[in-house]
Amino acid sequence: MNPLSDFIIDVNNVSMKFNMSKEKVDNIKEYIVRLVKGRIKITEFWALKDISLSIRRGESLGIVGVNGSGKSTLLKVIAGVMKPTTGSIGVYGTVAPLIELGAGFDYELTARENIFLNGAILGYSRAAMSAKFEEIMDFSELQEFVDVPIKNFSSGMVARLGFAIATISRPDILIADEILGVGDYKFQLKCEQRMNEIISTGATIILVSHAIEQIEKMCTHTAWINKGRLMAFGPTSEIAPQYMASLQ
Ligand SMILES: Nc1ncnc2c1ncn2[C@@H]1O[C@H](COP(=O)(O)OP(=O)(O)OP(=O)(O)O)[C@@H](O)[C@H]1O
Repeated sequence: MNPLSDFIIDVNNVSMKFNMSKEKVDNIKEYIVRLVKGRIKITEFWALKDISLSIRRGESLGIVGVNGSGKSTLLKVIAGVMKPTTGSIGVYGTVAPLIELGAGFDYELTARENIFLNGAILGYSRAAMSAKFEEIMDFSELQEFVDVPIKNFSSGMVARLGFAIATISRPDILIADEILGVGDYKFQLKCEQRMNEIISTGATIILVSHAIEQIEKMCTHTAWINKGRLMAFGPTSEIAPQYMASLQ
C-alpha cells in the first residue's frame, strides 16, 4: 500500500528563493543595460526555508504569520502556481485555487463575456457554462452589471465575480488567500457559507487568513510561519494560542 495514500497534501523540505535587486531603476531598458554591465546587485532572498508538513483527507490547513512571513508564497507553491526552488510537493486531488481572483479576466470584456472566457480557461464547455451562468450571476449579485466591461468594476466586484466562477466546481482541495476579506460583510458571510458547503462535501481547504477566528472555525490544522520558517504545525487548538501569544 502506498504509505502516502492517506495524505491529500504532502510538503517536503520546501524552500523558495527570490532574486531581488534593491537598486532603483527608472525603466526596464536601463535595468537590462545595467544588468548586462554587471552593475545591478542581485541579492538572494529565501521566502520559504525547509518547510515540511502533511495534511490527511478530511483535514484542513490554516496558514498564519505576520506580514511578509511567506504565507502567500507557501500557498502558491502548494497550488502549483510557483515551483519551489528545492523540495517537493505532493497534491493528491483536484485543486481550485482562489488566489489572484480575476487573474484570468480580460478587463475590456463584460462580466458575461468573462464568465465564458474563464469557463474556457477552467476547461468547461460553453453549454456547461451556460447552465451555470445564472448561479454565478446570482451569487456575485452583479446582475445589473452583466453587460458592463469589468474595467468599470471596483476591485471588490471583480473578486466577487472571480469567487463565484472559481467555486462552481466541487474540488477536492480549495485553496484561498484572504478570500473571506473580499467585499462587504454580507458578501464575506456568503463566501464563508459557500466554503463550508464545499468542506461538507469532504473537501480539504487551505486558508491564509489574518483572522485567527476564521482559521479556528474552518481549519483542523494550522501552520505558523515566520520569516519563511515553520515555527509550529499541528492541531489548530494547540497552534492558535501559541501564535496569538507571539503577537503580544
Ligand atoms: N515574486 C517575488 N519576488 C521577490 N520577492 C517576493 C516575491 N513574492 C514574495 N516575495 C517576498 O517574499 C516574502 C514573503 O511574501 P508573502 O507574500 O509570501 O508573505 P505573506 O506572509 O503572504 O505576507 P502578507 O501577510 O503581507 O500578505 C516577502 O518579503 C515578499 O517581499
